[in-house]
Amino acid sequence: MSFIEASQLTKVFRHDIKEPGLIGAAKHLFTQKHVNKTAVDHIDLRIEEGEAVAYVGPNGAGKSTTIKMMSGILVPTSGSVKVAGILPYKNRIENAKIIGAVFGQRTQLWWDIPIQESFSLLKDIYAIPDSVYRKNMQDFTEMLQLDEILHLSARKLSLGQRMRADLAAALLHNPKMVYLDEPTIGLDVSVKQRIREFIKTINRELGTTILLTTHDLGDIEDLCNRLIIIDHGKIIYDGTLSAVKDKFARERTIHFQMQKPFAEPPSWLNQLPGVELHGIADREIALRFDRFRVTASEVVTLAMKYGEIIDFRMDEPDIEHVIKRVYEGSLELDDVKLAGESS
Ligand SMILES: Nc1ncnc2c1ncn2[C@@H]1O[C@H](COP(=O)(O)OP(=O)(O)OP(=O)(O)O)[C@@H](O)[C@H]1O
Repeated sequence: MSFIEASQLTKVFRHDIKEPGLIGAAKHLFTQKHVNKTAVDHIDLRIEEGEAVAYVGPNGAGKSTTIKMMSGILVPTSGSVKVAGILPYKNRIENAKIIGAVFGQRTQLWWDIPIQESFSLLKDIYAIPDSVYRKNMQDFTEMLQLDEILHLSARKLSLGQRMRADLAAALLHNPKMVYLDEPTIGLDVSVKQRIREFIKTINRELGTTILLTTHDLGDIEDLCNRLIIIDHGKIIYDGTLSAVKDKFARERTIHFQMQKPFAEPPSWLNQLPGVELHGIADREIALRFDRFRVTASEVVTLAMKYGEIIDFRMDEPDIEHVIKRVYEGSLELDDVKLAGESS
């Protein structure tokens, strides 16, 4: 059995449709209209204990809704999810003991009391044994440089200080699983780096399973060995970060060095769909092509037909560009079949 098991997990929200103004509100009382919004759409997902997984997608894709079902805040409309064999929404207290959560935009620390006292309260709430509490306080204080802020209230902390304190608070009871929602958003490079190091250490040394949502490619590269992309409530990719480009990066550029110089762009270019001139200088020509429409070998064959090739190389696709498209929601699902692939 996997640590997290989601099976056909689905959440549908009901959105009321109200006409504007007072009359609209009054009408709504009598003729209630609504539409259903499927936020999470029949997701099947397995995450093993100790994995560090990035869960990304554009705004409104369904990330938070999935995590809320995993943490027991929301009840699925259909399907199920189990975390460490527990149904989170049925056993919220049991589930709370094994999970921790950090939400970049909110804090779980008490606003007006010193951080040290927030930690003491959490010790009581989670019934953390003295020895575990002492060890974690010592380790976390060192790793996250908490010394300077333990006597301050959350209200007085900068964003970076608060995030470090929040991380420590979420992990104080040694949860088996931690949900991190944008843990490095808005932080400067050095705090980011410290937080990433901390998360890596927790994952490596305690085997804590990590599910991370982030807009920061650096977080994914640094922390996660697996990337899951969700769009319109459906999982559209599950694999490594590096393999993403094979699936989604549609543009490639081939640079040819030819025997003879070019006087002008060759007319044979338009013989293949999806191929365009990227650059031309003396004997060098760079062709950009859409690999969902033509294959690299078709482009090379074409160039060979019209001139003698001395050398050629193909550019690595730009993964940042692909991930940017993921966040912008502009990845077209129909795109994912390569030219030359059979259906
Ligand atoms: N409590 C709710 N009631 C009604 N609709 C909701 C509710 N929560 C989320 N939704 C809708 O469900 C869809 C998915 O939202 P969700 O918050 O899960 O997306 P997300 O991927 O976390 O987005 P973001 O990156 O903006 O946080 C959105 O269309 C949103 O409007």
